[in-house]
Amino acid sequence: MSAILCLNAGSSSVKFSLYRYSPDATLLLTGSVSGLTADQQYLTYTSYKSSSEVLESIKNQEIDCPDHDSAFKVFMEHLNSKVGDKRLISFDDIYLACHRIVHGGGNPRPLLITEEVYHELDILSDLAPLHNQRALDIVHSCISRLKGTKNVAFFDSSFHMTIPRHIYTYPIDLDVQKRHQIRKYGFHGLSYAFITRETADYLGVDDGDLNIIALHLGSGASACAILGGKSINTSMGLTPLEGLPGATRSGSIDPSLIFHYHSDSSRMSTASSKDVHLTIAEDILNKRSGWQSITGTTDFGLITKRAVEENDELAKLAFDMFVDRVSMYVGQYWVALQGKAVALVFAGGIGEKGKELRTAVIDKVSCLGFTIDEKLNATASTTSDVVFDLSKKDAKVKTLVVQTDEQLQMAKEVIATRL
Ligand SMILES: Nc1ncnc2c1ncn2[C@@H]1O[C@H](COP(=O)(O)OP(=O)(O)O)[C@@H](O)[C@H]1O
Ligand SMILES: CC(=O)OP(=O)(O)O
Ligand SMILES: [Mg+2]
Repeated sequence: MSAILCLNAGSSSVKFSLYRYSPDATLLLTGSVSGLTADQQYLTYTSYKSSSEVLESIKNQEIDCPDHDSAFKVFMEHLNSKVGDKRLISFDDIYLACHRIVHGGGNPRPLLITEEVYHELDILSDLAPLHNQRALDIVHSCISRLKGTKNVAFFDSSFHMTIPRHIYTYPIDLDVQKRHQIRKYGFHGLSYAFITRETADYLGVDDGDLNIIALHLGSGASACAILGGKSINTSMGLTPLEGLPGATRSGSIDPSLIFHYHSDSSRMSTASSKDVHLTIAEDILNKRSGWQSITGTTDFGLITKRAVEENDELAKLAFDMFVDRVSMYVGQYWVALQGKAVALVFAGGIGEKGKELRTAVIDKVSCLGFTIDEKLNATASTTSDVVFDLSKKDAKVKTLVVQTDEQLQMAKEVIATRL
């Protein structure tokens, strides 16, 4: 058997899926270690005997896992363990390991990871301080543990290479931008590529005819305007810090705010290592801000519960701030798409599970014609449908939830391009 291993190092989780190298990318195993920015981590894991028969399943088992590379090692132990008298797969069967690398610079396509490519991506780690280095640690572990496996980097930034120049250019000195390759890159691109194809399939249109506003809302959150199946604007920028707030990220703020935060904000941070060079300012804005800095927790599910059920003042503040920033992008992208969007898509951990958040956002943007059927909204978080329609019957534009899958997107790209 030949298999494809897909690894996705998010800011708060590592997700892994293993597929048979077959035209339909049959799923053999999928799982995640979540809560990597919280006190407690959880392992979820399902392996399959066939497409309808589960071999082994674990849901939200409490584990101690200090970092992303350890999460990968937990996964490797499971892969190597016997289920009954049968080992699921031999390591030699893994032909390709696909890695979601958040910042790929201007690369429009996946790259085979050679020593030179590894070095190039390592240099970009400064521009995605919660992601690139952690993903590269996993690449390193794959290289040393899976000797015969080729490693391929898939970039979150690639999907946004279609953004026009006047949008990706910042209003600062052009020479400086050129010299340091400063521009809006944008991220969550594997997710937006998946959302585009699944939404087009669901609506029965070609990808090239699809105009939507997509929201990927997780520990890192972003919005994207998709015109004719291509990204024309997105809220993240040079780094994943710009745009919406996240679990520990501030999102867009007045840039001069940081000079008023600490007098030593421009000094190197204690979190700096030989691999990632962070100033105190970057450390504050990437790791000590976001909804955690308002509420004390990175768990948006818990914030929602406290805000809605307990009327907790700070939880309500964080919830309302997020709703405000998200709806602001929906309005901006509605204009960017000249009112031609046919759907608003919610995806990512919060987009898929946060029914209260969806209700609050739709309430704010209902003037654009978006609607929500509360009965459907309540079931959307539990359905296994990849695309789920929440809109009211007579709605002119749709409100959809898409269970996004960055690992499956990589596997499908491998099979489509015969990598
Ligand atoms: N029921 C829920 N309601 C709202 N948010 C939730 C719910 N369950 C999980 N979440 C949030 O989803 C986020 C994780 O999203 P995910 O996209 O998986 O993360 P990552 O950015 O690591 O890829 C966390 O902030 C988590 O609290
Ligand atoms: C780009 C980004 O923020 O990714 P994630 O949401 O997985 O942390
Ligand atoms: Mg993610």
